[in-house]
Formats: sequence, structure tokens, C-alpha cells
Amino acid sequence: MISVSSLVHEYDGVRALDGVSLDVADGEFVAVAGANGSGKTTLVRHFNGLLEPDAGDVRVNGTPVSDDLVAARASVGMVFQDPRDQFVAGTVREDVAFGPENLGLPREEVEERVAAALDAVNMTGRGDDLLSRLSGGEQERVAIAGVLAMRPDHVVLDEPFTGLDQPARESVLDRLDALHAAGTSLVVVTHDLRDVFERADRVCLLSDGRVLADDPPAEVRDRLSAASVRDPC
Ligand SMILES: Nc1ncnc2c1ncn2[C@@H]1O[C@H](COP(=O)(O)OP(=O)(O)OP(=O)(O)O)[C@@H](O)[C@H]1O
Repeated sequence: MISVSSLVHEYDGVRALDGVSLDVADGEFVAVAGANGSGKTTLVRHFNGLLEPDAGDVRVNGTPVSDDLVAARASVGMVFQDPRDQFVAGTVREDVAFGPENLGLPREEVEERVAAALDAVNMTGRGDDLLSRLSGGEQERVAIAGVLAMRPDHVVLDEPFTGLDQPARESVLDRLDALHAAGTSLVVVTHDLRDVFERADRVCLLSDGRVLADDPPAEVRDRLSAASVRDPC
């Protein structure tokens, strides 16, 4: 469970989040949508302590993130906007193994986690591939595998479809469906709700650092334009 309460974030005195409250229950699929600059990335970077609140409270499984950064980062896996930003190795296998290796897990468990994570993103047998030779969609899936290998309770994806063509987009969506079905909670940040709208349990609309709506998709439709988000249907 991720619980955000009255969160305020300022960059050099400029308010990017202005009292945001939001809960993500275990197993839930929440879409966070809003115009450029509405505060989406700033919000999710608080979920695992990449940013510190200027006011308000962010808890993961009941514990304030700032009290236990290691626990928050184990529980909340983050897939960043450009997957290349999070690669740390040359090959698919080395990259996906990096997180579990840093947990100090035995070699067999690392191998088992890497195999399961690659399987989950449909990249079985691609461990020796060079990351630099993968397509954008494949890179996105490897970034997701790197997060899955940490076995997080929640996976947060910031604009996961940027630059992907329709087949790559569908392949990532398939993987998200499988994760959701397996009980992982998902937070997908997007300015484009296409394909996500009907999958989400809830849509949180941000506008100028405030929550404009946080409801099931059918109930937020009439507020999409106020948040400068295009109706996907
Ligand atoms: N590192 C930073 N320093 C200063 N201001 C920032 C920084 N990061 C974001 N901002 C500002 O904070 C506000 C919210 O930005 P944020 O990136 O959270 O929005 P967003 O909804 O994710 O936007 P986008 O869809 O363009 O990624 C914007 O006004 C942005 O210019």
C-alpha cells in the first residue's frame, strides 16, 4: 500500500505539488494522468524517496518512506521515462541481475530471479543480447524485468510508451496485464490514456500540482478536458 497525504513539493520555491493525497492499494492499477508539468513525475518520485516532501507524508506499507528508504525501494520498483537511464550493464542478463546481486542473494537465486523476470517480459533466451542493440520496446521490457527481479509489491512506470510503436506498446501492455493479474500493484504515469484508461481501476488526474479527480475511469471522463488530457475513447 502506498499512501500519500497532503504532499507538497517545491523546486526552488516553485510549488510542483500542492497538497496531493492519493492511496494505491495492493493489487490496484492506478493511472496518473495530467498535462506536461502537472506534477506526475514529481509525485511518483516520492514513492520511493527519490525526492523529500516539503510538507505532508508518504508511506509505503504504513512506514514513512524517509524512515526506511531501503524498505520503500524494495517495495516500490520504478521504471523511469527513458529505460536507458536505468541500465547499468552491457547485456540483458547482467543488467537484470544487478539489483538482486546487490541484495547479496545467492547465485542460484539471482539466476532464478533473472530467468523469471525475463520470462515475465517475454525476453526468455535474450540474456546475452547487448542492451544497445535492442529496440525501444525491448529496452522498456528489460527495464521492467530489472525491476521485477527485485520482486517489488508495486511497479511504477513513468511514461512507459514514449517512443514505442503500436506492436511494442501492445507487448508492454500485455506484460502489465500479466503483472496486474498476478497481484502486483501498478502505477502508470501518462499524458496519453490510450489503452490504459479501460485497464485502470482508478484514474488520478493532476492539474497544476493538485488532484483534480481520483476515481474509476467512467467517473473521470467528464473531467479529462479540465486536466488537458485527451479522451482516449
Ligand atoms: N528538477 C527540477 N527543477 C526545477 N523545477 C522542476 C524540476 N523538475 C520538475 N520541475 C517543475 O515542476 C513542475 C512539475 O514537473 P513534473 O516533471 O513533475 O511534471 P509532469 O507532469 O511529470 O510533466 P511531463 O509530462 O512533462 O513529464 C513543472 O513545472 C516542472 O517544470
